[in-house]
Amino acid sequence: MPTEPPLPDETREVQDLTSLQPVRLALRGITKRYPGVVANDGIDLTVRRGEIHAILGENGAGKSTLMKIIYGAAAPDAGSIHFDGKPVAIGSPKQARALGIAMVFQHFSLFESLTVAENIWLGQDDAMTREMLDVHLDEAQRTFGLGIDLQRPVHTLSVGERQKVEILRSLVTPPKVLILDEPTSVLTPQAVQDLFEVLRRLADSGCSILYISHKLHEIRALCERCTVIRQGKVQGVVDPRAESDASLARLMIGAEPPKVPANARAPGSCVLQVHGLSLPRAHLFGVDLHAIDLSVHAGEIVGIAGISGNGQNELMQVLSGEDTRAPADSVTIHGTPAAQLSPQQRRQRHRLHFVPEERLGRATVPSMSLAHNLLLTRALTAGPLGWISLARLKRKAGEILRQYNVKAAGSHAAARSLSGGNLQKYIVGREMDAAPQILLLAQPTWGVDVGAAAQIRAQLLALAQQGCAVLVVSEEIEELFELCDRLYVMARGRLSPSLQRSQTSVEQVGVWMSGLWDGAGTPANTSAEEMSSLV
Ligand SMILES: Nc1ncnc2c1ncn2[C@@H]1O[C@H](COP(=O)(O)OP(=O)(O)OP(=O)(O)O)[C@@H](O)[C@H]1O
Repeated sequence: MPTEPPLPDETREVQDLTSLQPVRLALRGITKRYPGVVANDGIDLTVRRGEIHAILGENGAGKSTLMKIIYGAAAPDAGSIHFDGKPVAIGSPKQARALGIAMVFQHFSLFESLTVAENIWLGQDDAMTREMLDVHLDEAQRTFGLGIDLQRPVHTLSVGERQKVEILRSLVTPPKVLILDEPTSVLTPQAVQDLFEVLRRLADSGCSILYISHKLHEIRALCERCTVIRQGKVQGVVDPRAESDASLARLMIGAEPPKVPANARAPGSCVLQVHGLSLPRAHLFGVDLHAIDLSVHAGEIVGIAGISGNGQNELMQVLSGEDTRAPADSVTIHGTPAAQLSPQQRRQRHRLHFVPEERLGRATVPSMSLAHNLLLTRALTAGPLGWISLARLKRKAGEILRQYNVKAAGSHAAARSLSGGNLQKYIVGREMDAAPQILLLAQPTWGVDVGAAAQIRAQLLALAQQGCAVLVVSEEIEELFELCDRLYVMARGRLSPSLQRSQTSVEQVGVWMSGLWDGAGTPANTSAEEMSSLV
C-alpha cells in the first residue's frame, strides 16, 4: 500500500472507513501565484481510492486553480503531487489523462449538429478507431447505467443528457480520478439524482471523485469528505454529513451568510408588458416562442422558472433588444412600443439593463480590463465632448469592486482573470450600479458562493424597494421563492399564467415545469422530442 505523505498538524483530518483505502492522490504544499494574488497557498489534499471528496470554498478561494494544477492545465510555483504513491509532474492535460485523471468542465463543449458518438470520438487520441470506441462506450454505458442513444444528434438532447455525454466522454478510458467542476448548475433535481447514482457507481468501482460545488446539500448527499479552502489555504478537512450549513459557511467564509430580508413591497404601475408574443426560432437549434403574455410592475420582482433550453434565452433576447424581429407593440415599456428598440435605446430611454447568462464573451470581453468592460453597458462614463475618461472608468470600477465585494487584483484586471463567481458579482454589480428602472437577469447567482448569493439577493430586493421592475430567470426554484412576488413557468416556448408566490408551492411549479398547466398543450399533443427536452 502506498505511503501517504504526512499531513500538517493544522488540518482536521476525518478518520472513517475511507481512510482504510490506499491514497490515490496526495498534494503537498501546492502554491500558485498570479499577479496580485496567491491563488493556492501551501495546499495539502489527500484523496483515497473510491472516495467522493468535495472541494468547498468561497468565490476566488482557489478551487479551480487547484483542479487545473491536478489536470495539468496550470503549473504550480511550489509543492509536490503524488499519484498512487509515486511523485509525478503533470505538465499537460494529456499527461493527466495518461495517468487516469479526467475532468468534466462546468460548460459543455459539444457540437450541436454531431451525434453523441461523433462528439465523443472527436476528443479521443488518434489510435482510437470508431469500432474500438463503440466497444468502450457500450461497456461504459452498461457499467454505469447511463442509457444514452449514441446516434442522437446533440441538439435533440436535454441539458441533463448533455451532462451525461460529457461524463460518458470521460469514462471511455476508465479514469482513476474524475474532477467535476460545479456539474449540477443547469440540472433539474431528477437529473441531479441520476448523476449522483452514476457517480456513486463510479466510486464503487474504485474511481476517486473530486467534486466542486457551492451547493451544501449536494455535498452532504454525495461526499464523505470535504476539504474547505479560504483565501488559498486549507481551513479543514471535514465530514460534510456531520456539519450544518452554518458550520460549513463559517469554515468557508468565516461567518454565516446574511439572512435575506423579508419581502414586503407594494408593486406600482405596469412597466414592462409582453402581449401575444410569438416568434419563430432564429436558428436551427433555437426554440419557437408561442403567444407569450407577461407583465412586470414597478417595485416588483417577477421570476421565470423552468428548465433551461425551453425558450428562456429567446425571450430574454427579445426583452433585452438583442432580437428585434418581434412586432413593435408585442413588447411595451411604460405603454410605448419597444420590441424594435436596440439594447442601447432601451438603456437610454428606459434604463433597461440586462445580466445575461454567459459571463465571458457576452456580459464581458474576456481580455479587456474590468474598467474597460464598464463601457459595454455604461454610456455615463464618457467625459465631456464624448471623450472617454479612463480615470472615471477606473474610479467607477473600483467602487463596484468594493461595494459588491468582488475579489480582483484591481480595476485593471482582465475579466478572464477573475474567478467565475467574482466575475458574476462584478457583472451584477455593474448593472445594479446603473440605477436601472428595469433589470433583467438570467441565472443571477450561478456559480456564486452562499454568502455572495445572499448578498446579491438582498441587493435585488433593495433595488425593487426603490421601484425598479426586476425580472429573474433562474433554474433554482428556491431562489425564485426567496426573491419573487410573482412567478411564471416556461416550457416548450410557452409561458404559464402568473402565480402569486404566496399562493403557490415548489411542487406546483415543479409540475408546471413539465408544461402541464391548463391550456399549455397536454402530453398528448407533445412530440417525443419535445417531452425529452424537458427531462
Ligand atoms: N489566469 C489568471 N490570472 C490571474 N489571476 C487568476 C487567474 N486564474 C485565477 N486567478 C485568481 O486566483 C484566485 C483564485 O481563483 P479560482 O478561479 O481558483 O477561484 P475559485 O475558488 O475556483 O472561485 P469560484 O468559486 O468563483 O469559481 C482569484 O483571485 C482569481 O482572480
